[in-house]
Amino acid sequence: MLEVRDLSKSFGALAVTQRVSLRVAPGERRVLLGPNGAGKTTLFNLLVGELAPDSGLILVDGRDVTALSVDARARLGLARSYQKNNLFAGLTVHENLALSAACAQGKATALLADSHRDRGVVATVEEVAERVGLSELLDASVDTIPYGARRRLEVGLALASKPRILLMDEPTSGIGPGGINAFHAFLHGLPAELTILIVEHDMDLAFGIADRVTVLNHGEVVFDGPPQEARDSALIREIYLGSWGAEGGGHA
Ligand SMILES: Nc1ncnc2c1ncn2[C@@H]1O[C@H](COP(=O)(O)OP(=O)(O)OP(=O)(O)O)[C@@H](O)[C@H]1O
Repeated sequence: MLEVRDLSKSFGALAVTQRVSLRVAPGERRVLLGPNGAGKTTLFNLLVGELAPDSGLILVDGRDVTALSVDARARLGLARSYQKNNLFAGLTVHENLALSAACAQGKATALLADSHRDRGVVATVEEVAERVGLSELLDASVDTIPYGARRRLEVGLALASKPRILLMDEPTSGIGPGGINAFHAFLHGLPAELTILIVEHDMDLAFGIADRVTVLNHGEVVFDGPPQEARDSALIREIYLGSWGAEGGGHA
């Protein structure tokens, strides 16, 4: 489904992605771990086309997409949510979801005046809002909704394009234990055929949802295997000693 071969990217002298190779199967839940600065967000930027690699290949369903634009990759079913909120300020939850759905359905221009106009768009908005627990807040301005709801909307924007491969960058950051439990339930409710890559710092959540775990350190894949092996790995414990160990709560 998604394959990365020998992908590399440097910013000046800083090698941020170093010969990364990955294979993610259809419907797989892959958790990407790594300490701060390991290159997780950069890898997502490369996968969706926001950054061009220096070398290496990215394949979707066996097709080389390395030279394709963000939009072209989105049309093949790749979507991502961001670590920091990336919402359209001043618009309602409905309008935010509608814009994302309309762009994916090629209807953005027609929708600018009225986000309730198009039945296909509205159906997607309502379905996604329900999934991310925002049905009650559809008419609220995104500037007024609680932080946790904004984070859920962030994931909702990605879902509104009806992706086949969803990349989520620290979707639970800052939402607290209650939010993390709710997020766990939300993930389990997503369609089984949706392929998910997720950067997640909460270890219980990460190991609870992962079919497989990939660990990056200094831009390199240092582990790729089942969650139980990751949990038992001395190498991973060593990499994280300064961060997870110091906080003692299982967070990087
Ligand atoms: N556009 C850029 N220009 C220069 N350096 C960059 C750029 N983007 C990222 N970096 C550097 O690349 C390294 C990896 O950053 P990246 O954000 O991918 O790490 P990360 O694993 O996602 O970290 P975090 O967990 O803190 O989000 C960092 O040292 C960062 O400062």
